[in-house]
Amino acid sequence: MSKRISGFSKLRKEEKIHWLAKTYFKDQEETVKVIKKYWNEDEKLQQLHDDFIENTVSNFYLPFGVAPNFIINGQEYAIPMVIEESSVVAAASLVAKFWSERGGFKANVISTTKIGQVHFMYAGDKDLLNSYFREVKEGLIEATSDITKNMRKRGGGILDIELKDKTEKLDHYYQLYVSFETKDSMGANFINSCLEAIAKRFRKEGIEIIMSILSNYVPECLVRSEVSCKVEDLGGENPQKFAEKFCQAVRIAEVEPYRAVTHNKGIMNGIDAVVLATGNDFRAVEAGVHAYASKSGEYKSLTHCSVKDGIFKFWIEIPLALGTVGGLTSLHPMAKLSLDMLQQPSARELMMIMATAGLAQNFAALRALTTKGIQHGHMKMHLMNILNQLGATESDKKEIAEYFDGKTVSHAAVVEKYKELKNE
Ligand SMILES: CC(C)(COP(=O)([O-])OP(=O)([O-])OC[C@H]1O[C@@H](n2cnc3c(N)ncnc32)[C@H](O)[C@@H]1OP(=O)([O-])[O-])[C@@H](O)C(=O)NCCC(=O)NCCSC(=O)C[C@@](C)(O)CC(=O)[O-]
Ligand SMILES: NC(=O)C1=CN([C@@H]2O[C@H](COP(=O)(O)OP(=O)(O)OC[C@H]3O[C@@H](n4cnc5c(N)ncnc54)[C@H](O)[C@@H]3O)[C@@H](O)[C@H]2O)C=CC1
Repeated sequence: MSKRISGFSKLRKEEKIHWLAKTYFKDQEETVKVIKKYWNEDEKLQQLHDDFIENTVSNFYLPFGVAPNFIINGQEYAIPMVIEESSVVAAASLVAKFWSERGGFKANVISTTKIGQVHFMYAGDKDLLNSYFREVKEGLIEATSDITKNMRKRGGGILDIELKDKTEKLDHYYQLYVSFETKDSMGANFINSCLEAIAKRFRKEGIEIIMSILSNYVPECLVRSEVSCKVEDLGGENPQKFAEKFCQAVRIAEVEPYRAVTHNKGIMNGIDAVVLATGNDFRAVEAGVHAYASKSGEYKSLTHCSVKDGIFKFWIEIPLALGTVGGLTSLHPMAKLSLDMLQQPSARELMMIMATAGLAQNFAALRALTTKGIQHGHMKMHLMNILNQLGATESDKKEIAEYFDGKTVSHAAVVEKYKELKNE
């Protein structure tokens, strides 16, 4: 029997669940039970979540953790993190504490410009197109005046419109390349609305508008965060050796794409977790960050390191288009709570906080990788997941956790210990 359905979107939530259970699951009763178990008791709150997207049937929980003790530009923060992977929050917390005793993180926003494009085709005379553009440029900005009115009052809006000739890459292809300042909003809807108004005004015989859309490549919406201290203050048995090995690990990620991708994944452990906690758009951030990592034509590390004149310095430079207003930021109660926890930052402050979370995460991973190895700490944190998978009771968990205290955890070793405990 075909599983296709027409009019699914028009069904009530209960009907959608019933259809889903009947069509795709063996144990329908259990399916419905699981789906409903994750509904919020508060009907109004559930309705709010139902309305975020389309065809909602339930909620999908991710843990909401907190990494305290971050000092950024002298200000103290507890950073909210939403992530499913064990050891990320612990690592961020450990590193925040470590650097809080060494002057904290120093961050600054380099630029906040965002880009949108009206892509169009034109097969006629280039000079005519250029003079038409010069003629209408002011009118294009004027066409958005209603949309940009409030943003201009905040000091934002359209910064410039350029005509770009892309015909060397694709026959007849041109674009209106528009730069924006969107203040505390990520700006996607604002930019897209402006672009559509611009495209409408730009229309003319011979110009075929293909599409109008913001770019998630934001190399001019850039933030930097760094830590530094005297090498001897890094601590440990041989701080000089540690600093040099650590920097070599960064240099490897600067020249070796296979390593760079994993290195940057570790950075994104920190960044994505804060992006999610604050209701920002993680797809937009991910796309922009990885494009930036490839800007030289080769995928490279987003962090850099130096050891010079007895000073260890470690920094990140990363593009982040974020909002502290708009999107889900104030609509999702937990996103709002996250922003309150961060003392209601501006978008610029949030950029600095997120870049710092990414840098901290990378510091933790590299420190572990170049010393004890990653599995020691990671698996220590992952132990509870393995025990939960095995169905361990609270007393089993306690006993096994005690057994592994000081030992390196591996999946096989935990299974063996569990079986031994259960006499299996
Ligand atoms: C895992 C740690 C932190 C253990 O580190 P530790 O030294 O064994 O921890 P500890 O038990 O001595 O505790 C010290 C502090 O660590 C934090 N901490 C410690 N345990 C917890 C916990 N349960 N819950 C919350 N916080 C915790 C916490 O700040 C605590 O201070 P306190 O709160 O007691 O004052 C360390 O080994 C570490 O940083 N490891 C690196 C972990 C990591 O990077 N994980 C990311 C996932 S792996 C990955 O996906 C990316 C990767 C690695 O492939 C990227 C790459 O290759 O570059
Ligand atoms: N390619 C992409 O990344 C796309 C993303 N989106 C989605 O768009 C949403 C983000 O768009 P936005 O325009 O940011 O959100 P939004 O549509 O909720 O608008 C934010 C609005 O808040 C107002 N505002 C109030 N105080 C402000 C302040 N201090 N600074 C700036 N604006 C202020 C402005 O009118 C601004 O336009 C996200 O949900 C994202 O997922 C939508 C389309 C494409």
